[in-house]
Amino acid sequence: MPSYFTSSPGKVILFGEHAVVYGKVATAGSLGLRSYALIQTREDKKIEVNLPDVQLARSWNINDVPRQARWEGYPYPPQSMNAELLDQLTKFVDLGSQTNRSQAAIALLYLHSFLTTDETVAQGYDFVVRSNLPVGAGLGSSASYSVCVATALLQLNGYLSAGMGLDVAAQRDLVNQWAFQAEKVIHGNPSGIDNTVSTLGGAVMFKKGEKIEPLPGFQSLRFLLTNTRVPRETQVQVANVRKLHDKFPTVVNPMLDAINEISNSCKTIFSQDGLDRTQLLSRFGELVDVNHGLLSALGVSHPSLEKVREISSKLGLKSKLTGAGGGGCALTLIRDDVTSETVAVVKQLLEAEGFQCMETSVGGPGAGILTLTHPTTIAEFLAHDKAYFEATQNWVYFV
Ligand SMILES: Nc1ncnc2c1ncn2[C@@H]1O[C@H](COP(=O)(O)OP(=O)(O)O)[C@@H](O)[C@H]1O
Ligand SMILES: C[C@@](O)(CCOP(=O)(O)O)CC(=O)O
Ligand SMILES: [Mg+2]
Repeated sequence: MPSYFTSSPGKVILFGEHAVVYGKVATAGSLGLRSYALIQTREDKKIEVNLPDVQLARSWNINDVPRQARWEGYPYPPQSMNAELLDQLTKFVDLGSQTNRSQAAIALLYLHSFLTTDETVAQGYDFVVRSNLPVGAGLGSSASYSVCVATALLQLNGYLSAGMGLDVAAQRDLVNQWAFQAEKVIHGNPSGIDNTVSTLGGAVMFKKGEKIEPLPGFQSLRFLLTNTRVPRETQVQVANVRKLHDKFPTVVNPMLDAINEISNSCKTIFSQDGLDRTQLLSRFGELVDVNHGLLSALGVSHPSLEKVREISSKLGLKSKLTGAGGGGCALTLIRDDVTSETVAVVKQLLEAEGFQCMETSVGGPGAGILTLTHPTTIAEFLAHDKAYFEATQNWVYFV
């Protein structure tokens, strides 16, 4: 009975959220916080899905789920989304207005419709995901979920096996492209930065449709992440910026161009000879400030995010929202000269507001697969504590 774990990280966008949707450059890195999935075949032709982070536990007869005939470009996804299939699946999962659950389920079944082979349909499978990322807080939980789904379905159905003749780079690309389809189900019009960082890991400069550029040096930066716990949906924030853009294109376009130049300036300060570390961090902090100001002008800040900025700036620290904004997370740059006492004070003040602070590594590995030698049960998978997966050896990454 084939049984696999898959895993993929969340991300933090340093510069360029929203602008990246309009083809501008953004800078982002993978987080130490990850999602983990279990996929394994069953013998009763059912799909048993358990997504505790969005309180979804459902079972379907595998033969009731629509399937797509072989498409042009196989095994890579078709160029455009299949709206008819999406409609069909929305009716099929019938989860009404519980959008977080229904989007997660539809994203899974959308990929299933294309990727499931006759062999898997003859058996059925369990699919479970749990995440160490806060859901809907700007740290790319949707992309991390999407990459786990894509990796799991591709692996279970043999697309990543040697028989397909794909090298590691092609496998990684396949995972990323299918994860992007799942992100489209969840977000509507994603830029692709989140699923790309979640698949590849590391720290990158990203521009839609262009080759990904690694950003060396970024791993040496320290950040405090603060989750304001104010819920928001990426899809809604992206749609709000779109409305503003369409109403005032001559006002908004130069702001998006300015954000593009922030990522370019970030690259410059990392590659500039003669700039010492203190100067680098000081300039980086100034860019953090400017980027937040522009995002705020685009209408995606929130009083809670302004509170993070107010508190951190009292202690001389620079913060900006990260991700789609409207709530969710802010990042604060911790310069080398900032003492542990200062960090403790900032945390205490932020936590007193009801916010949650996290210090996590940035720039770690991307998507991975672990082949289990013994099948596990859903209950066992759910019972493992968070550290279990991190401590587990033998993960294979797409590098
Ligand atoms: N662990 C998870 N299990 C199931 N679905 C998830 C999980 N994490 C994220 N999602 C999906 O992603 C959506 C949140 O995505 P989004 O609004 O883009 O926020 P984020 O900034 O965290 O990516 C959820 O509503 C859900 O559909
Ligand atoms: C706002 C945006 O730039 C990033 C969204 O990130 P998140 O879903 O808030 O983690 C949208 C996108 O790039 O698709
Ligand atoms: Mg998202």
